[in-house]
Amino acid sequence: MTAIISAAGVGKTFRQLKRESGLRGALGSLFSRTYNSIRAVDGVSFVIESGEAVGYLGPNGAGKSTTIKMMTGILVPSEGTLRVLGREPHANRMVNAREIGVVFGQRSQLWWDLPVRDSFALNRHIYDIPALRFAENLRLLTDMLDMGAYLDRPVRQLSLGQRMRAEIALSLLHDPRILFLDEPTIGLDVVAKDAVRKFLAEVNRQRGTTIILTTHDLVDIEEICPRLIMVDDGKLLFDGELKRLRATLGSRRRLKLEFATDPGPIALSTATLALDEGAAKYYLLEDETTSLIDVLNEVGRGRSLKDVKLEEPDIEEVIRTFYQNKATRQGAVA
Ligand SMILES: Nc1ncnc2c1ncn2[C@@H]1O[C@H](COP(=O)(O)OP(=O)(O)OP(=O)(O)O)[C@@H](O)[C@H]1O
Repeated sequence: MTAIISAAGVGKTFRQLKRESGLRGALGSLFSRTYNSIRAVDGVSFVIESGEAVGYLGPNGAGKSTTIKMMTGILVPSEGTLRVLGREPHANRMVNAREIGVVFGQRSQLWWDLPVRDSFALNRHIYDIPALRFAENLRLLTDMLDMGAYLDRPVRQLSLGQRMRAEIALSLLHDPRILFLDEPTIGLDVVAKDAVRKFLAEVNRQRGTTIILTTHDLVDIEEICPRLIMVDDGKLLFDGELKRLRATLGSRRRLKLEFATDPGPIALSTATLALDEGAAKYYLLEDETTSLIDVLNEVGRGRSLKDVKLEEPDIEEVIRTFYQNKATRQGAVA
């Protein structure tokens, strides 16, 4: 694998004109201008390999969109070194545009009054996509995203879920090597979210397209991105696999043992009893390395065990613990 994106100490500071309220303030700002500095991104460093799917997660105002905008060349970093496909994104916007796809959940790139098909055709000319390649991609994407029924309808008539699928298709028509998505599932209902997630995971797996997405929705990360970058206040807090985050925080897997009849109390060394409902008993596995077989061996045969269910810790709980537990932050950064 090769690095497709690298960020070394990248920062972005916005300058915002400071205005006093009232007439005096308005008059004052005519003569002397003072500015507030907003440190949106604060020295982040990471390397993303070709073919990865990485989720950028953080609370409101954490610096996620600003980082995406720097990687796509819309914004210029105030400091640090940023390389996308070996180039400085803002200095090579035109060249880069041919190799990246961008989807902003909050902003449409489709032509509002034109049928979806026409926006696609316009992109074919903008990106100079060979006719055969375009026809093949259009057919594939229409199929995978189930867009056949609305390709000829104007964008303004589409539901949000339909529009988002069309936005994603538009961004992939020119076979970009990297797809950036800023909140791709925002505002979608459960069914539409599911369709978008499955599609993105497939594009990453089948086409090897590198995917970078920002989200507030933890299920997006769980279903699309094995790797997670967490930010807050512009700073990188965690970079690694979700599995490792769970292990770092010691979140425990939950095991449910269901017996045909109540076998009485069962104490185990491999798991801690959390709840005893007689025939159903719930345990917490303390150790990441404990396997289900270890536990079942300890439970022993002949106890009329009917069903076994092992649940991974809830991702929401893992992230909540992370943000609450500020003391572990520094140690968690790779
Ligand atoms: N053009 C701008 N001018 C001034 N400040 C800005 C600008 N764009 C973003 N900011 C500020 O930079 C900080 C980071 O914003 P950013 O949009 O990157 O956050 P985010 O993590 O994407 O948030 P959200 O989840 O709410 O979209 C915020 O404090 C925001 O107000």
